[in-house]
Amino acid sequence: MPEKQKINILWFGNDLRIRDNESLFKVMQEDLPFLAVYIFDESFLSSTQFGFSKIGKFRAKFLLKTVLDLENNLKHKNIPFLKKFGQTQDIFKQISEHFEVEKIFCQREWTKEEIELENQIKPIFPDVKWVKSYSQLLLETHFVKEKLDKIPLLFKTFRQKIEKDFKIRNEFDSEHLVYDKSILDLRINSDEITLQTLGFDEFEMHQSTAFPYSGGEKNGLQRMNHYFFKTKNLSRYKETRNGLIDEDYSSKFSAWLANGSLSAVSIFHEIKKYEAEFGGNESTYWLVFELLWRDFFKYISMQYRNKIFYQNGILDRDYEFKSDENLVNQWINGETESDFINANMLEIKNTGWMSNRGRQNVASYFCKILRQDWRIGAAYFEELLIDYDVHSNYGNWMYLAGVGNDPRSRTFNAEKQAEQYDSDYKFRNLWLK
Ligand SMILES: Cc1cc2nc3c(=O)[nH]c(=O)nc-3n(C[C@H](O)[C@H](O)[C@H](O)COP(=O)(O)OP(=O)(O)OC[C@H]3O[C@@H](n4cnc5c(N)ncnc54)[C@H](O)[C@@H]3O)c2cc1C
Repeated sequence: MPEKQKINILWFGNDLRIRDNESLFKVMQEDLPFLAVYIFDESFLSSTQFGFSKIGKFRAKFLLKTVLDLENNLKHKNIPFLKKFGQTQDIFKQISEHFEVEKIFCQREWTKEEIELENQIKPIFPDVKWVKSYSQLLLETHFVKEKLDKIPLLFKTFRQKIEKDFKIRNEFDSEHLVYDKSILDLRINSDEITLQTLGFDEFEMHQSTAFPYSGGEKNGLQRMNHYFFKTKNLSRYKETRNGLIDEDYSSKFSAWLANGSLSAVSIFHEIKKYEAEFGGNESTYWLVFELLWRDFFKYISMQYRNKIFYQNGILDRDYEFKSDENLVNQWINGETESDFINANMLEIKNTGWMSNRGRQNVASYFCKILRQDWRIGAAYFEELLIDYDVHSNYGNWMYLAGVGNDPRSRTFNAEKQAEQYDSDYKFRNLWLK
């Protein structure tokens, strides 16, 4: 039997970019050639414990475009790329039949399903060295550990400690490295993957969506350039971020951040460039402040692990939740007693998008007024949101349910919120017509 070629693997997950990609940077430094792999795992098509899908059509479409863009970028660099649909362990088994794999480079994950997936692969490569990077974070873990023994319950404490001698790493220059190695005989073909493969029909985006974008690093970088340098909307961010209609009230970076086609570190450095050119103000600071919220929820889930999925949350707080299918369906279909809640729920149902103001209100209403199990609402968001991110979604839901990082457990008053943020009924008229 001919000897198998020795290679490394670059296993893409939620780090679907070539700019500031630590794993790509590191695998490029190796002597061995490498194979880049992305797998649409079949478990995508299964349901969560509350009967919702793990991924809905909006995020699926965004993800397909993202992977296509990555494929093009890798092609330009002559990096061999395998795009597959199936069970991750089967595909890795196939690779192991053809190659001797020395190292696997990937993003570090710490949530339940991602760890389970990794554990299925480990027996296939018992001798492989895993090289993992925390590339989803803005703050480096050693910097956070220096500042804090433990992640505090309150964001305010976290932020204040972090902001003293605030340091963010430089970007990894993965984008400009030249690749000059080759895989001799790949013998495994990529799959043609469409929305149908993932179980959905083709569809057009809703004309009133506030998020009319396609996936992919190129589009994410374009959006950043538009929001910062072309329109200077960044200088107005703090005043506009509670908006409900149209594209520019907030950055809309979340979907690219969630699947890693934009890096939080790159965004940070672009903000600094912008401030150097046009001056900083409360708004430019506030976008960094929001990126810190994102990191905060990631560090919270790192500390509390599976507790972020428990009904009593990280506070272990006993909470009486009901589970009434009719009430849940009324909430989903925009048929509650509040027109503001209904408009927001119709927005997400039709577009996969909802503003931060909307998300806070509908989640609070679900937990505190309808008194339903917050995990049902979180699972619905998991299916629908284009920008679903496990840490931000479960962190924010726990927060609003009163079992997470807001021990005061406040309730939003939807009527007052509607008066304040939609006094002219524009938003409600858009979705309730
Ligand atoms: C119930 C609920 C569920 C949510 N689920 C998600 C989710 O699955 N994925 C997700 O990315 N965000 C989630 N968020 C946070 C927030 O609503 C979105 O990040 C934000 O609306 C995205 O719009 P943007 O990119 O224009 O945000 P901007 O206002 O422009 O903020 C810039 C970035 O900061 C981060 N950010 C802002 N607010 C928050 C926040 N409250 N928590 C964590 N990060 C934040 C995001 O990465 C965002 O892209 C949720 C909020 C609530 C209340």
